[in-house]
Amino acid sequence: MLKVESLHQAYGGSHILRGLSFEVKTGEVTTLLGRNGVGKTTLLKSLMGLVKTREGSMSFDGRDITHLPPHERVKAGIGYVPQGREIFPRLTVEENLLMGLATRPGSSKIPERIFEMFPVLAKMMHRRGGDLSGGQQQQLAIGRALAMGPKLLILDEPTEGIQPSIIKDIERAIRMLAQTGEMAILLVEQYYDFAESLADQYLLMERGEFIMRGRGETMPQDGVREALAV
Ligand SMILES: Nc1ncnc2c1ncn2[C@@H]1O[C@H](COP(=O)(O)OP(=O)(O)OP(=O)(O)O)[C@@H](O)[C@H]1O
Repeated sequence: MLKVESLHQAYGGSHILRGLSFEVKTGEVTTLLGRNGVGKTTLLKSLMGLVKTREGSMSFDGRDITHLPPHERVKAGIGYVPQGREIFPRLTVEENLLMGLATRPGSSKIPERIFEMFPVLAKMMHRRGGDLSGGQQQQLAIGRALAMGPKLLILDEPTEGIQPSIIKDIERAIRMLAQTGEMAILLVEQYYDFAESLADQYLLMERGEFIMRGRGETMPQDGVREALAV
């Protein structure tokens, strides 16, 4: 689905990503772990075309996207839920979801599945996004990305600042999405338990490199929790 080869990235003279290669597969959750400042968001921005690739290549669905602008990547089927959610606070829940649909020509109806996954959004359809709690805004941001019908869903720290009961709802939703087999999910997380419970594949990043990687089920014996805490 998504294949990245030898990706290097730098801001001015500072080298941030150092030759990353990995694949994200349909029907799987790939979790990317790493502490603050190791380059996770820079990697996601590179995947979205928000930061120009310095060196290396990436392909999506068999197509080279290394130099595609962000809107073309969205059109190709990459959905991105950025850190901090970034919903439209003055638009209603419904309008926020319709903004997601806008990238999908020919469809005008918000997919029912979004409301099955996050019933609170149906209840709050006409409330302004900015009036929702942090956890509800996160659900809205995920719902908006899903309205685009992505083949790859990228989530940047969806649990950050969110209460435990809603974290459980988000976990359930991500698992359900992966199990449909319709999309690949790339999840960036610092919250180890959440990452472990969802990972089919994991990547652990340190200073712009992967220092550990493997299947999700081997995370405990690989000592990923300990490596993350160092
Ligand atoms: N626009 C920028 N210009 C210069 N340096 C930047 C820029 N954005 C990020 N950096 C630096 O690049 C490094 C990696 O940042 P990045 O945001 O990718 O890390 P991160 O792993 O996502 O951390 P966090 O979890 O805090 O978001 C950091 O040292 C950061 O200070």
